[in-house]
Amino acid sequence: MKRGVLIVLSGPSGVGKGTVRKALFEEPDIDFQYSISMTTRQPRDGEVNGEDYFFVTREAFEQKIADGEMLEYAEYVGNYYGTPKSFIDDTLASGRDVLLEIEVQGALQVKEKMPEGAYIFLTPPDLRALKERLIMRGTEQLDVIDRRVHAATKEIQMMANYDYAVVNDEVSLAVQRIKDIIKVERLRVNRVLPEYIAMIEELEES
Ligand SMILES: Nc1nc2c(ncn2[C@@H]2O[C@H](COP(=O)(O)OP(=O)(O)O)[C@@H](O)[C@H]2O)c(=O)[nH]1
Ligand SMILES: Nc1ncnc2c1ncn2[C@@H]1O[C@H](COP(=O)(O)OP(=O)(O)O)[C@@H](O)[C@H]1O
Repeated sequence: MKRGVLIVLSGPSGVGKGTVRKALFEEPDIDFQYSISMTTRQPRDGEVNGEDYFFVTREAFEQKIADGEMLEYAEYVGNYYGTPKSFIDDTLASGRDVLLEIEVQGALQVKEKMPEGAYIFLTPPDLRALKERLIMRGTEQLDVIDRRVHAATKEIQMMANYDYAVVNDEVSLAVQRIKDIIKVERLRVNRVLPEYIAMIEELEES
């Protein structure tokens, strides 16, 4: 059976990963499974355990690491974030596509282990826009925002380690760019070859 396509969407906090991911999942022709991460940070208002994240204690997270249950994990601005491994393995093995939305250190750990995925770095038009977006979102205090923008200056330097960079200037444009990348990835892993063969047969018949 064909394996699913792995898409890793990464980039600095506040660049719009969550916004772009949600818009992407609303597209009628996108049928990806979303990998729900585990974190030790506190839930924000409106966030649901098991939908936005699996919210756990530090002890529970460290136990998962010790048991080898995390595909990757990173400590980011004082909290652990990580990807449970079994969901990714099972979903790809069953032929379904998976999207991970994670920060840069974690994405590069996954790339080491699963180089066949498509690694996309979402970048802000500039750092001023990034800070403005974090302030507008209003979910963090200014000191945490400053730490996140500081982390972003380092993260942006890692862009060259990705397969693709996508500018999030307008959400709809970023979504279209990612959809084009997904098309290329499907071609690369042979998933649309049968469609092309069918097209050739049709052309030959006409
Ligand atoms: N390495 C890793 N990073 C993650 C994971 N889940 C989320 N993140 C990243 O951790 C960072 C902080 O996440 P969060 O506190 O939810 O803030 P937000 O993404 O800025 O809304 C973001 O860059 C997320 O993309 C994960 O499973 N692994
Ligand atoms: N293209 C964009 N232009 C302007 N604001 C944006 C854009 N994309 C996202 N935002 C806003 O920026 C803030 C951060 O976006 P979010 O998706 O939470 O980022 P991330 O998941 O990368 O931390 C949100 O308030 C969001 O509405």
